[in-house]
Amino acid sequence: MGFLAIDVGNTRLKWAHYAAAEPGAKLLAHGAEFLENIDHLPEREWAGLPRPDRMLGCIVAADAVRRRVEEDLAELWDLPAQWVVPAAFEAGVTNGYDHPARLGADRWVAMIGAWHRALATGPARPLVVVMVGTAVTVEAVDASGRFLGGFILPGHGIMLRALESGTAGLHVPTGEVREFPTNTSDALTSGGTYAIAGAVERMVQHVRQHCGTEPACFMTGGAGWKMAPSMSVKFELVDSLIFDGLLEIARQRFRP
Ligand SMILES: Nc1ncnc2c1ncn2[C@@H]1O[C@H](COP(=O)(O)OP(=O)(O)O)[C@@H](O)[C@H]1O
Ligand SMILES: CC(C)(COP(=O)(O)O)[C@@H](O)C(=O)NCCC(=O)O
Ligand SMILES: [K+]
Repeated sequence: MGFLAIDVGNTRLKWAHYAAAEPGAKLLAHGAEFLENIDHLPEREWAGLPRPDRMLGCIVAADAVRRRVEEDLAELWDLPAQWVVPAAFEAGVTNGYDHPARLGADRWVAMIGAWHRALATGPARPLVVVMVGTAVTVEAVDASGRFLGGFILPGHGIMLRALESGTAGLHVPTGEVREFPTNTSDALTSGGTYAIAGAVERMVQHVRQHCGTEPACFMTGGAGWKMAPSMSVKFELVDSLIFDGLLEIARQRFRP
């Protein structure tokens, strides 16, 4: 019974089992696993689930990970995997990428989730959609639902590892975010955090200028909570943005 939504990023696989394939459906079970641990899913977390009627997912991880998940779904439930491939248009959002299919599926699905979340609370307005995961993405959507373009930045972990591996003197423990850091740990942690906050602020400026309206700003991703205290623009933190998008796409695709 129900609908299984799966989001496979470069660090973790996130899954959610819903009572139905439609927005607002009851969440029955959910979880997140680091990719190195997903082998356990069929014997542990997924072993107790009733067979989902349908599955829809988005994946940006390597092909080997995708095959692993597809095999699990087939062996456990004889369930065919369906992965979202960004198209020119879906669920109210138009894809402005030069090659629409080359856009990360997670970015596309998160924008669709944000678009419908915003529409549910008022008239259409431009959006800035921020995902803080392995990488950071900052998307712009105009008031007609057109994805204008977006930034890709390294996430916290990648920024730190890049600095560590490219220098002799930056091997230090994680620090605190400070306005004026006075030690190496704090300088690195603050630099990464404000680089992301600054990129978001800049995209908000671009959208304000381009659309002539203040955008609504949504943030999601495993490290979203780390950014929250350091943001300079008003935003809503929505952990479920990708699942919201998958539910919306599922509703439209699987409509009887
Ligand atoms: N339990 C946790 N404690 C601290 N940080 C976490 C935790 N889970 C996730 N993160 C942070 O979130 C990032 C992964 O977020 P996620 O959205 O799952 O990424 P992806 O979609 O790229 O796999 C990690 O790089 C880490 O910075
Ligand atoms: C930008 C990403 C690496 C983000 O991945 P994540 O941090 O969610 O693991 C992913 O969306 C991706 O591989 N995108 C394809 C290239 C693009 O969107 O232009
Ligand atoms: K992701």
